[in-house]
Amino acid sequence: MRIEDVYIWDINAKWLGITPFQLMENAGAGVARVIEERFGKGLKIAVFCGTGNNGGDGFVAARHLSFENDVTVFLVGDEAKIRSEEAKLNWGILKNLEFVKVKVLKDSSQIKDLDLSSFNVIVDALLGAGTKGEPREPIKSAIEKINEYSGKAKIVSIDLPSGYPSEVRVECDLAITFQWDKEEFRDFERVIVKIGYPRELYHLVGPAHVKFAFKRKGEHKGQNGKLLIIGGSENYYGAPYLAAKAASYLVDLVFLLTPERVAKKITDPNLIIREARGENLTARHVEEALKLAEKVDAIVLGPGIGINEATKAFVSEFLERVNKPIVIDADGLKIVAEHKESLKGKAFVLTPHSGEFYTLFGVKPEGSLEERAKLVMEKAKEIEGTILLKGPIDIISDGNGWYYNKTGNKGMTTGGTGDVLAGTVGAFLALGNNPLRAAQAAAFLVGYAGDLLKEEREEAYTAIDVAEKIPRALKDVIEF
Ligand SMILES: NC(=O)C1=CN([C@@H]2O[C@H](COP(=O)(O)OP(=O)(O)OC[C@H]3O[C@@H](n4cnc5c(N)ncnc54)[C@H](O)[C@@H]3O)[C@@H](O)[C@H]2O)[C@H](O)CC1
Ligand SMILES: [K+]
Repeated sequence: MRIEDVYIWDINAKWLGITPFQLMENAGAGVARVIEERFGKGLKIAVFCGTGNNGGDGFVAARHLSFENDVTVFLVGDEAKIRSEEAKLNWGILKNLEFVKVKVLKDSSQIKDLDLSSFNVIVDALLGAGTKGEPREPIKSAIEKINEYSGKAKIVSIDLPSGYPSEVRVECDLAITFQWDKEEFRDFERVIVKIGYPRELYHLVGPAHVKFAFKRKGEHKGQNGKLLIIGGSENYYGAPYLAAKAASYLVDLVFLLTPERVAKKITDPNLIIREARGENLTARHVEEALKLAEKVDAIVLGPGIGINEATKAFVSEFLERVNKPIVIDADGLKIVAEHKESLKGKAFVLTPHSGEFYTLFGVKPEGSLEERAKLVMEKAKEIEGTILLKGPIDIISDGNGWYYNKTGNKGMTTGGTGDVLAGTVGAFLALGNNPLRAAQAAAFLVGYAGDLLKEEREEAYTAIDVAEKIPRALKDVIEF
């Protein structure tokens, strides 16, 4: 697990209703349980806590241990710096307990002369996953103090030996890590404590996926994503507009290449419209499309593009030659079904509904969620790309893992929401995300926008309403 994954799990756990308080309680309780199982009860225990959540786990462990042991808590640092609500709560509880001794060591001068020789166990909850750089004072002195008792008392580190990866770190006998093993630690024993994450989190798409995908870095126009939408035909003009509209809220620039009749109907000043001559996109537009593709970070191909023979030639030749991350949707999928080899080596997302999935792969996604997901994963692996299978529950796979998204509601069966989704996937691609993350973020965000609309007006809304709800949805999700 990378650090980012842990943050994703925490936020998505909260989405499931699991609070940070519960996770911390489970962490601290687990630490206390392991200590008593190992070293018995009736011990004299010192718990050294920092002001972050690693320290918070220490506060909880101290409370649990105090039931049958003699516990002293040393807070290393300024108590005003205890940041998270869950750590504050647990610190407040400890301070009210008569049978837990609490000492605040604000600076290193208070640590130098500390005598810990009466303690059988020293718990190290100074620094955890939030460590940045070399340990600073007064934490550094506390680490050195604990190490004076190496070999004399049992030293137990919570999550990781404080100071790690610096050389100045606690020399522990045992580290208690959470949910996953930390195999990089080989010099001491490791015990894993589960803190209440359900298996769900391996597969659930949640607000964290949007939060981490909405990366806007630059201050200059164009630095935060440039997207090209290619679509529209004599039969459809709404589809490319909906895709472009949705994307325009998320990226700096949206270009839209569409046949002139469609272009004439779109007056939105937020979009940069490029008219393609004639009623449909055909092979003679390929050069123009490739030139535009050069200017952007990602492409959405397919909304309303139609499936006449001339357009098929356009799509297959364009795909053959283009080399930018690309989303293929709607009629584009029908055409790609006959030219899958043109996707080789490209970063792409296909966004089929169940029928289009059948056209693409000749099998219907059926059965339980897990059965459908395994099929999507198998096909994603086969084509070496990402598939977002739209449905009451969306399924997303890049061939290595599978994920499902539950936001959205029946109101979204209204025409055009698929185009909104395709545009949103494209926008997240243009923001620099890999195809998997772009698909996850878009599925969640668009479904969430639909859910906000349902709260307001039941299922009576349209695709353009969904697109226009994206900014509000984004704000909610990012602040979650
Ligand atoms: N989901 C989980 O895995 C859970 C983990 N828990 C525990 O939370 C910590 C991580 O907590 P966090 O608050 O993010 O960070 P830390 O406690 O490690 O430290 C932040 C704290 O320390 C200061 N600091 C950072 N670097 C240094 C340094 N080099 N020298 C001195 N001080 C430093 C910083 O300023 C902050 O104040 C994880 O390890 C688990 O133990 C949850 O309790 C349960 C869920
Ligand atoms: K620690």
